[in-house]
Amino acid sequence: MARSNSGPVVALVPAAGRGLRLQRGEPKAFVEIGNRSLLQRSVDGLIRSGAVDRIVVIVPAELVQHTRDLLGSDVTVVEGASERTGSVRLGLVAAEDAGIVLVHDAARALTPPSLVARVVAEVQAGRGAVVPALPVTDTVKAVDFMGAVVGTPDRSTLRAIQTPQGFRADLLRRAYDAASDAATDDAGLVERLGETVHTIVGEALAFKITTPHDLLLAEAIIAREAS
Ligand SMILES: Nc1ccn([C@@H]2O[C@H](COP(=O)(O)OP(=O)(O)OP(=O)(O)O)[C@@H](O)[C@H]2O)c(=O)n1
Ligand SMILES: C[C@](O)(CO)[C@H](O)COP(=O)(O)O
Repeated sequence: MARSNSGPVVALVPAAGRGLRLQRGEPKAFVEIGNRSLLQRSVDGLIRSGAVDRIVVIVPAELVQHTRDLLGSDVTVVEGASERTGSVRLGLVAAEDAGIVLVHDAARALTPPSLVARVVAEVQAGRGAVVPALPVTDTVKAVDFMGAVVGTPDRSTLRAIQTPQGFRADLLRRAYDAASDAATDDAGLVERLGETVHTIVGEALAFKITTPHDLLLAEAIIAREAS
């Protein structure tokens, strides 16, 4: 198992979302591709990276016992909150011994283990906050509340951000202690402290399964791997 100088590498897996955009009528992390749930696939990827010492999964309250049965006693399972930031905050409570914290969406179920290992290696090498990033391939517009375009940011400066996001545990705790409202990712809270967040090159396979189209893509990838 990989150890940082200052404590274990603990991966938090937020899996307490409802998956409304996926429109499957069940919490997204429990939707299956090829007989394994997105959550199981994400946890397996973390384990296979060889870079994580402990895993804390955060799920809807009614699925805590089911998840414990599913994942076994090596994985800690805690109840989540109504927003992702709240769910990660609850996961952090269960990671008090961590030296490094990874936060990895259950919804990024096909993330290669090598990406997990690269993020951990960067934090172990001294970075306080590390996120995988890919260049944006569409032109992005800023619009007003009526949908009128108000600007076109320079695409060369934009990146789409993925998980796992890796942090020195004390830095992420400080960011969460200071946060008064939610953010769409954990690095956003670190940025608010004025601390540098470093990017590394992400992976196409770490895409977030959000819509029915994303699920179709994930199913096709798994089917091809199996054939
Ligand atoms: N209250 C929440 C909301 C989200 N998540 C988790 O954060 C990750 C990224 O969120 P997203 O993909 O947007 O999932 P949902 O919130 O479930 O999606 P939707 O907005 O379509 O309902 C997911 O693994 C999701 O389970 C969480 O733990 N707790
Ligand atoms: C954390 C994240 O996956 C980074 O891309 C993303 O911001 C989470 O998205 P959500 O829809 O806000 O849960």
